[in-house]
Amino acid sequence: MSSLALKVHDVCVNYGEVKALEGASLELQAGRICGLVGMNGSGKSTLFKSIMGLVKPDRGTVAIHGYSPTQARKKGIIGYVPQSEDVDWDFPISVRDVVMMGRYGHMGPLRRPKAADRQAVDDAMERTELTEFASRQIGQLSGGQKKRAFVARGIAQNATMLLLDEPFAGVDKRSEATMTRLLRELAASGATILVSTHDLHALPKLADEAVLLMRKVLAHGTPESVLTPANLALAFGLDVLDRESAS
Ligand SMILES: Nc1ncnc2c1ncn2[C@@H]1O[C@H](COP(=O)(O)OP(=O)(O)OP(=O)(O)O)[C@@H](O)[C@H]1O
Repeated sequence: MSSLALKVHDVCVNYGEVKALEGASLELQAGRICGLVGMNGSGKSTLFKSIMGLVKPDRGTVAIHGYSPTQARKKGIIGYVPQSEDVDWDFPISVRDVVMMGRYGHMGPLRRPKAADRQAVDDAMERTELTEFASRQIGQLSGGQKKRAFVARGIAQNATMLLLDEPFAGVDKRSEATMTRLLRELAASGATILVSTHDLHALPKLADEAVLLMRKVLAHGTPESVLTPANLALAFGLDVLDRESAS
């Protein structure tokens, strides 16, 4: 039986004069991987931030398993892999400590890790192939490893909803394959995954469904049904797949 993991209803977000989202609505069932595509500035990051509760919509509602973003974050059911630009990579924190942040919701107010927390962190780092980098400062990782550190944080957290903002940007093919496999495993164990990407060719392999965004949801369905030339022309203004294969 399917269950509704995410419901975004009629969300509008303005940054001053800029209308970043204008009536975006989206529903995702649990255990699905959904690829979010749209041109630069189409509102993908703003949608993630609205779901995380980092941006407050001027209108509309967001529910994650029936909870508001604030409740969902408190309950630790939502994990976020931000765009690289949104992270201070100079912050003096080790990979292990970043992953341990995923356990904060499971600890008391003093945030003293127990054996179960350490075990969850070890397991998450192993699954993301980061064990050997545990004591490295977070900024000393490659692009793909940095992304995986944030996924590991979500795994340690036991997040049932994972939001990934361009996890494949600046990442080599091997890291991309590792990440795709990981996301598939997480979805198979029941997690719901919303992932933004500019790689339209890789989308059918990665995702069960796709969403085309241009301040609102233009199309949502299987990748094949969404990535049609007509839809892409609407969202990007030209024949993107043809242009990419020509270059
Ligand atoms: N903090 C902000 N203040 C003002 N305008 C903003 C802010 N953040 C985003 N915007 C604007 O809102 C619009 C949507 O931005 P957003 O970052 O959500 O798009 P995006 O689809 O994630 O883009 P990209 O693919 O380039 O990452 C853009 O026009 C952007 O310039």
